[in-house]
Parts: sequence; C-alpha cells; structure tokens
Amino acid sequence: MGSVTQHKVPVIDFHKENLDPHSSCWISTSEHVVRALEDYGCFIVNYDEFPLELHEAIFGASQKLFDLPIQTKVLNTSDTLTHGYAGQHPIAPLYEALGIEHPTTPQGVQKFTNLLWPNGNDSFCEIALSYSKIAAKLEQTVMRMVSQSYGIEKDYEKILRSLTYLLRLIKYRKPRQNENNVGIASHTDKTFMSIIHQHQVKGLEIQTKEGEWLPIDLSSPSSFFVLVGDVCMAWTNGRIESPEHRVILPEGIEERYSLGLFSFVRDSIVRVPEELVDDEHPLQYKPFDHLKLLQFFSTKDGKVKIVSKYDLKAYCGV
Ligand SMILES: O=C(O)CCC(=O)C(=O)O
Ligand SMILES: [Fe+2]
Repeated sequence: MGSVTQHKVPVIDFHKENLDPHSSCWISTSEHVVRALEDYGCFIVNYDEFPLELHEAIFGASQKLFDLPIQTKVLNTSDTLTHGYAGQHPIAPLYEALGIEHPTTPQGVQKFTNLLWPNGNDSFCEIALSYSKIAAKLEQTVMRMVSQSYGIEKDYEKILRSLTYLLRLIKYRKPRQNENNVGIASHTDKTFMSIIHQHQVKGLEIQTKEGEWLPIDLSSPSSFFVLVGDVCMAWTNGRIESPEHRVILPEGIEERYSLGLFSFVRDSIVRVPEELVDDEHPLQYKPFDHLKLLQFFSTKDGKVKIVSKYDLKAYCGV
C-alpha cells in the first residue's frame, strides 16, 4: 500500500517584519511563497496590514451595489473584454459581477461611482480605493519576492509599468429548485495575477496538480487568496502554473460575496525573461499581447470562454 499524502493549500503570514525587504525573514518568506506557487499556483495569506473595518466596509458597499436595479448595473460597460457587468449568463446563472477599472486611482473609482450613483457616493469611492490599494500592494509584494528569487526583477519592473488593475465585485445567488450549485465552473484566470477575498461564505476550491479538489478556507477577515493567472504562468515559462479553480455554493446559504483584484499587462508584449530559458527549461511560450489573449478566449458576443490553462498553448505555445 502506498502512503497517501494529505495536500493542503499553504498558508503564509505577512506581517511588518517579513515585509521589509532588508530583513532576514523577507528571504525565508520569499522562499515559502515561491515554493507554494511552484507546488500549488496559489496560497492563502494572512495579511496583518488589512484592517477589519475595511473588510466589513467593502462587503457592505458591495451588497448595496448589487441591490441597485439591473438597469443601473448594466451601465457598467467597458471597452476591454471581461471588464464590465456580467450576469444572467445561461452557463453561470448564479454568478453576477461588476468591474471597476483602474480601482487603485481616485479617477478610476470616481468614474465607476458616477455612473452607478449619479448623485455621488463618496463613501463607496473611498472604500473601493482603499481596498484596491491594499490588495494591489499585496500582489506587488508577492511578485517582488518571486522576481527576486528568479533573478528577473528588471523584467518585473517592466511588467509593473504596464500593469493595470480591475476590481471585480462578485455575488452568487442561491440556486433555485432544479439548478445545480456551481457558482463558477472550473477555469484558470486569464489574468497576470489574481487576489481573492471573500465574506464568510465558503465555496472556492482549487485543483492540485494531482487532480484533487481542495477547499479554500479563508476563515479570517484578513485572509486573502493569491493565485497565479495564465499570463504569469507564461511569463515564468511555466515555472509556476495557474491553478484550476471553481466555486461550489454550500447548501443552505442565501448568497455569497467575493472580490477579485485582477491584473492585466496593457500596451506591452509579454516575453519570457532570458534567465528562465535554458537546456533544462526550453522556451514554452512565444511573446504575446495580454489583451489579444482575452480576445482569443472570448465568444463573439464578448463573453469570456471558460477554459483551462492547457488552452493557453493554443494561443502562444511554442
Ligand atoms: O468568487 C470567487 O471566490 C472566485 C471567483 C473567480 O474565480 C473568478 O472570478 O475568476
Ligand atoms: Fe477565477
């Protein structure tokens, strides 16, 4: 009988001391982060810097947003695929989402707020901006650790100059009779990186490389889920892989709210850094344009297709 390994998504604490790049624990934390990403493509982070009040505030704000009439919510359109309102889709009937473009800037949140609340909503602006800045900082800390470990900081600086964010606010309603409880079917994110936060109700699951589904338990209000998108997988020449994930709504819940801070590389070609290509690691992905990748994986009516990481090879595989 072979031994059975119990897989568990790694949990890493980020606090003041290990977030100082000059500290000795920065190095050990970086090693932990890189190992988690290489093994699972994701990890849970307990992020000390995140205030409890902001957790309550952003989900309170999100609830009010989804309570707006549908005619108002559909005003949230975008020139960029997957960046605007999504809902009532036959393949994901429980899922509804709105997207704030450039949410780490006052102009970005203001533009979104003006559209949905023509009489203004300063509190929403303030909350969405504070939340997005903290989540973006978390992503950048993680990627600094990764790029330092791989010796590709210069390449990361270049990516960072072209990086734009989208804050997606998501609501899943409970299934009606005869509907199944799949909130979002198995997929990998077509992002550079994704940072997920949730409110009380569980349901997010990831698939390990061995094919096992693991629940993501974000039990504390300061827990976040960091996951690699397909674009980061290609950029690291497959050193880290984007994990398949899905949302299965637990029995008996009324609804589930979550938030995704997603990053995209705009107006710049993504190339695998030379340092990550050698005899042992031949080049796997050709240089590509992130927004064209979104187009490649979208249907004619502008909806993103639910596809896996293996499909990326069809777009930019060598
Ligand atoms: O709601 C969640 O927890 C995850 C959402 C997700 O995977 C996505 O929007 O791509
Ligand atoms: Fe996702």
